[in-house]
Amino acid sequence: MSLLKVEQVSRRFGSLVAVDQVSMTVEPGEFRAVIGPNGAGKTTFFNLISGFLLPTSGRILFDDQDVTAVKPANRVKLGMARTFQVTEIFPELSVRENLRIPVEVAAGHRLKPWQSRADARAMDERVDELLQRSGLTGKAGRLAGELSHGDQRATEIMMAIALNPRLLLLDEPTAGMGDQETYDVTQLIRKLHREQKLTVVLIEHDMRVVFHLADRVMVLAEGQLLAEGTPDEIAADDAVQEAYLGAEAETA
Ligand SMILES: Nc1ncnc2c1ncn2[C@@H]1O[C@H](COP(=O)(O)OP(=O)(O)OP(=O)(O)O)[C@@H](O)[C@H]1O
Repeated sequence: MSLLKVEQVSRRFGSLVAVDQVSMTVEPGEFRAVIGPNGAGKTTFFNLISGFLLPTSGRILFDDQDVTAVKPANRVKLGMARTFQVTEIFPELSVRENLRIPVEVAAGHRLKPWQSRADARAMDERVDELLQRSGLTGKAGRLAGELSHGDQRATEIMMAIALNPRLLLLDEPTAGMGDQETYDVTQLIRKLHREQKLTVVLIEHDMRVVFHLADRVMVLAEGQLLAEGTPDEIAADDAVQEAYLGAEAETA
């Protein structure tokens, strides 16, 4: 059974159709990338999946349940977690404290006035495990706001992982990063996907990032589905090449 099914979804902003009758089916354990030139509708599509925007028409099914009108926080409870294009962490808290928040949420202990010692220890251990898996252990006590862009992104991704999602939605996780940071974040995402057979939908502008990670790639252009296939098929697709080169020529 598919984990995520997007059926003929559209979103208009006034007369502009930002997403135009797009469908997508994602299987459990799949790593799916959605790419497209600037303004193709990727972020809008992502916001429809995560519930930050309602579609003008169409349906979204998660685990066979219609979630089209379900609020973002409730989608998280159902097992969808997301990261944002601009990293959303608490800069004034340490990395450990940042991770502790979603760990408490996942354990149902957030905002409870009292935690047993055993509960507190179990949550500390979970934070330690997340730190270790992301290579952030040595930076656990540092303020998140003082970390490099790449480490902040790793922290944000691990905060999403702490919620035990079945679907991880990543919105341009390497945006604005240099080559080394892009590589590090890409490696972390690949590792998480492989270790726990996590289903991932990644929105990405940079085709190179996608080709190293994705099982299947979907290409949006001007709000419409332009192509779908394996990375190799997409790389060889003339219409995709044209959409990218055309868009680059326009912004050049
Ligand atoms: N809230 C909004 N109100 C009006 N128009 C919007 C809104 N959000 C997006 N758009 C328009 O919808 C189109 C698609 O935008 P979107 O941000 O989804 O594209 P994108 O592929 O994510 O682009 P980028 O790679 O530049 O982030 C654009 O023309 C954009 O100007």
